[in-house]
Amino acid sequence: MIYRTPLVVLCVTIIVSYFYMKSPTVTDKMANNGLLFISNAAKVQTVCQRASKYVKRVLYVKVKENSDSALPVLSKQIDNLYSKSQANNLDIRLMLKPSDTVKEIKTGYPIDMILYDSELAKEIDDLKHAVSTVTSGYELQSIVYLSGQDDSQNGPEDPLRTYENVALGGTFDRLHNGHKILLSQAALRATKLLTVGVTDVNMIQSKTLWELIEPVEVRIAQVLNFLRDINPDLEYNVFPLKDLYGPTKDDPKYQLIVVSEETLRGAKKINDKRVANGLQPMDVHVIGMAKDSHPEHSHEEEDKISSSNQRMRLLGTLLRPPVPNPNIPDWPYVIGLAGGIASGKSNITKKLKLKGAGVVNCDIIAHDLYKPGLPLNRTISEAFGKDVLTETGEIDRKKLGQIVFSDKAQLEKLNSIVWPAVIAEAQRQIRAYGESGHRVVVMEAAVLVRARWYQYCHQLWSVIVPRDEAIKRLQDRNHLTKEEAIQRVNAQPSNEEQIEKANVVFCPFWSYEYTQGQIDRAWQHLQEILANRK
Ligand SMILES: Nc1ncnc2c1ncn2[C@@H]1O[C@H](COP(=O)(O)OP(=O)(O)OP(=O)(O)O)[C@@H](O)[C@H]1O
Ligand SMILES: CC(C)(COP(=O)(O)O)[C@@H](O)C(=O)NCCC(=O)NCCS
Repeated sequence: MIYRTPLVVLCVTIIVSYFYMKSPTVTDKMANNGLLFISNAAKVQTVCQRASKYVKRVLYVKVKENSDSALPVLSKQIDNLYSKSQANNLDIRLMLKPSDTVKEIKTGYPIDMILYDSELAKEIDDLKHAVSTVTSGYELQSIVYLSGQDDSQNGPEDPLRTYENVALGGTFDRLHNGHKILLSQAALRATKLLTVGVTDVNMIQSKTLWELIEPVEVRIAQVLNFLRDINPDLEYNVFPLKDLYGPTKDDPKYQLIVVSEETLRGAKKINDKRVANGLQPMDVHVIGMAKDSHPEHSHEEEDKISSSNQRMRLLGTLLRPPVPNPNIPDWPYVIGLAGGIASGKSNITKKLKLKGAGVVNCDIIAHDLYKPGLPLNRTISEAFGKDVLTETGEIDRKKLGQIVFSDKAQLEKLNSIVWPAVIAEAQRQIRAYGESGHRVVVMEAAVLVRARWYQYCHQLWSVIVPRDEAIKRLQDRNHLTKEEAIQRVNAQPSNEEQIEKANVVFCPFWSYEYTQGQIDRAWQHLQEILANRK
């Protein structure tokens, strides 16, 4: 057919495809950080939606309208904007001090695109000079807006009450739009000082995957960064919160506390305490819960936007990039798989084997090396006495356990004998897998983190389950009493220790399908890494 195609069509096709291939992908054209001017508060949600396709990382929104009439509308727009715009991870920041005379605007992130709704076309030349944190060569982008499409509910809004001193609290792990609503509604109502208690480590240990929550200093910095962007004129006191109350239980200056429906009872407890201390109760502003509309939302996750959901979605992903390890050969690529007893690590190993990984199980190696007649067997009986041998010359693990589990020095002595023998055999098996053509080998070991065997691996993958779940699983599987199960769990690294250096974390706590999703994600990113390795 091609010889019949007129030459001119052929040439046009080649030229068009050349320019199409050359044209930058959407993300190449997008700005990193944009600042969007909007002519009035009622348009925020609609115009913002249109503007968000031009910006990748942070989109600041500035309403150009006089403040009094705008506050109640802005309060509604805060709820609308943050609960509806959850797409493409864009970090939207609605600046709260609407003003018809725009003075200097400073933003936490540099602006490489200024956007404006078409009704501001005549003013944009003045407006853009107010933005002091623009990069050189920033772009201008107008957003076509057909008037009469605004989001305002008809009729004037009730005036919004403001207070000198406002308080709120939370964990604020990986700040999300639910947090932004809470923080924005508080900052909108404060005129002098906003106090934010950010839960310290003693307050978070009942949360899902609490071990993955960012350090309190990081969470405080993120809350401050957001607040200073949305309202730079307020004083902020953002501090580690060690109990429900913070300073609000006995400081008369606090007049308003902002909570959500799920934390309203906390506000009531504080007010009861204030009354008992002879203080006025604070007013309480309650926000609704913003629903999660994440495209991959799973039924295992919470319905509302939540940090727990965000942490669950981290499972199986690369939490920290692998550091090149010159002490081991480039191939095969060795994944150390760590995890406590009853953590579910053996099942994960099995699934990785099904994906084509070679498997080296250090616990089985140790078990085999204990066999009568092998060097390790003799070394152990010489070190701990013949009593640790059965009549048939096997190592009596119960007797050996009684000696070492009750005496740290004895345990260290045993480890100094067993670990070198185990890791030597494990490395022999890894080499053998490499020679037989395996590109990936998973080395599973309960003691991997304690023995620091990640030094023999390209990546460390750790498996954790909540402590109470591990205890329950041990009781059910090993028929132990609760006390025995607790003793076993206490004798091994904590979840925090297991994941401290982990590149990837799994938590087989929910359904098998949810665990399989974590494994698939981890295997997928591993293939991308291997594809780029020479
Ligand atoms: N989706 C949401 N909509 C409105 N408010 C929310 C939402 N999620 C959390 N909040 C509120 O923000 C404050 C801080 O909550 P927190 O930091 O515990 O958020 P979270 O997402 O529930 O965290 P985690 O899942 O780790 O418990 C609380 O008052 C909480 O009720
Ligand atoms: C205790 C806490 C702040 C914990 O936050 P979290 O549940 O969001 O993790 C929250 O549950 C709560 O009760 N908030 C209302 C009381 C409050 O804000 N206290 C801090 C005042 S500085």
